[in-house]
Amino acid sequence: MVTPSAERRPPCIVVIGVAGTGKTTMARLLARRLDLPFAEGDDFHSAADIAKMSAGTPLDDADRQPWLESIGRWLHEHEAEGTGAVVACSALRRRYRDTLRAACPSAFFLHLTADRAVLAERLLRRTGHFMPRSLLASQLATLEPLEPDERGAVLDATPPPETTADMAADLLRQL
Ligand SMILES: Nc1ncnc2c1ncn2[C@@H]1O[C@H](COP(=O)(O)OP(=O)(O)OP(=O)(O)O)[C@@H](O)[C@H]1O
Ligand SMILES: O=C(O)[C@H](O)[C@@H](O)[C@H](O)[C@H](O)CO
Repeated sequence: MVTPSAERRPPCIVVIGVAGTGKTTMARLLARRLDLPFAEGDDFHSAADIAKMSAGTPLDDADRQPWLESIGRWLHEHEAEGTGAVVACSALRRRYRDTLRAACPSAFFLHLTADRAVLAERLLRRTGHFMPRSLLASQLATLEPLEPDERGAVLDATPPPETTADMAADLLRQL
């Protein structure tokens, strides 16, 4: 009897990291390369959250909880439908990722990193975005890197986004 081959379901990927690492840019490219649905985490923020960040005040855990839960619901739906998904979502702290994992146990976290000076420069040059460069310090202070038991990988996001997306796609195809 032929046993059905182990079912390979498309992955649910969360591209994480501080503001300016290029999560949105890279995650969009990755979703295209892997032919997966894409979501921008910033689109799940409440108007109050956006106003708070625009005014230069970092979000706190309580602000972020409903935001993470709504992204978790989006991931959960895609995991349940078996379509896979890619979302750009800073998910800076372990407990934020725990919230996403509770909703989507198969979530794979791709942590983008770059030097502080590179990030500051990118945020300085970026136009038409609510996130002020002044919040970079709090983003870096809040960041808790992936722990060994977390499903995920760290990628250097200093090269052009296409290069990082190629590396990410290769890595994910090997999972
Ligand atoms: N690899 C890269 N090299 C140079 N510039 C980049 C790179 N990736 C993104 N950028 C630019 O840096 C800025 C930040 O990118 P992006 O908005 O994708 O980052 P982000 O991590 O999603 O930020 P945020 O969390 O604030 O939404 C944008 O102006 C983008 O064009
Ligand atoms: O948790 C947070 O502090 C926020 O989600 C930020 O990460 C922003 O969404 C993003 O960086 C916008 O630029």
